Amino acid sequence: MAKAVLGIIGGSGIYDLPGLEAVEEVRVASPWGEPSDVLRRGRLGPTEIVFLPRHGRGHALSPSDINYRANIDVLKRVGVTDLVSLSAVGSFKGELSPGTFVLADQFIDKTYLRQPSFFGKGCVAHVAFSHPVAPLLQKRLAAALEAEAIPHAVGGTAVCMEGPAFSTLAESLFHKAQGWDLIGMTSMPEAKLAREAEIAYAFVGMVTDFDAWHEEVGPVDVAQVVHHLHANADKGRRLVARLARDFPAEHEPCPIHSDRALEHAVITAKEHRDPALVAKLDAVAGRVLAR
Ligand SMILES: CSC[C@H]1O[C@H](OP(=O)(O)O)[C@H](O)[C@@H]1O
Ligand SMILES: Nc1ncnc2[nH]cnc12
Repeated sequence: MAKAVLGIIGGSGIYDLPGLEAVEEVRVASPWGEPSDVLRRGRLGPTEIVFLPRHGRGHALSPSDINYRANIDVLKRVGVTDLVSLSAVGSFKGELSPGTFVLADQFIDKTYLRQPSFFGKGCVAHVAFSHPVAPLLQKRLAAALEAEAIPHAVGGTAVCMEGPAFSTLAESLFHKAQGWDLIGMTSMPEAKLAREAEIAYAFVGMVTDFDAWHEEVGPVDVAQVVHHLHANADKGRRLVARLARDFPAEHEPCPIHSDRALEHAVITAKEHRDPALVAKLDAVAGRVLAR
């Protein structure tokens, strides 16, 4: 049984985790390039935590500039087994108002400027992704939100746009009409890469605005988003502290096998694999490529 290591990716407004004990900064090299920042490794209560600010401290990286592959690769290298993505999102539902935390578990990927996979020419793999979120991790997050009395909803669909500009009114009305719940700019390909790296993943959408569709509120503007980002950040940190307090010491096997996603996924015959790509995949896929 693997020791549980809880990874936290902080989004807009969450660039550190105050309260992290015995913190060390770990600079991990990745064959996939530069991650967003150094990792901050420490403990919250009994649980080992690794924190990474997605946009870097000081928020220097736009959603399209983030090296998602390097981020997931370094988290894998330091042993992260379970990963929580904290993300500022817009809402398409009146009842999911700013301040609400939504544990979205389905995604629509509308990004087009990002590398969506660790795999490719010389080592092809297709992981199952019908259920992107690890149910046990989501359940623990729901319990922590409940315990902290943070307004929340469990389940939902988040569309990930390329950005960085927010949506037009027509796009916003279209997304709302689809019945989707949230919009952000970073869940993809982060969630896909976590699955390829066999890391159990869950998503916390922290609502900052009603995007552009709301007739009374009017279109999203950055001042509104930043105001709610600050209000949400403290709740996000409380959520993580509570999750960590009750987290198991050993990684709980994922009932949908997200932590074994590569078991049957690599399709390229051994003799046709590109040794250079296989070498880059040492952390992400070493478990199955070494066979
Ligand atoms: C500052 S609003 C737009 C920005 O915020 C979200 O970032 P993150 O998901 O990292 O919290 C959104 O995806 C955009 O990147
Ligand atoms: N309305 C919105 N659209 C895309 N990303 C967001 N992040 C926060 N609010 C957003």
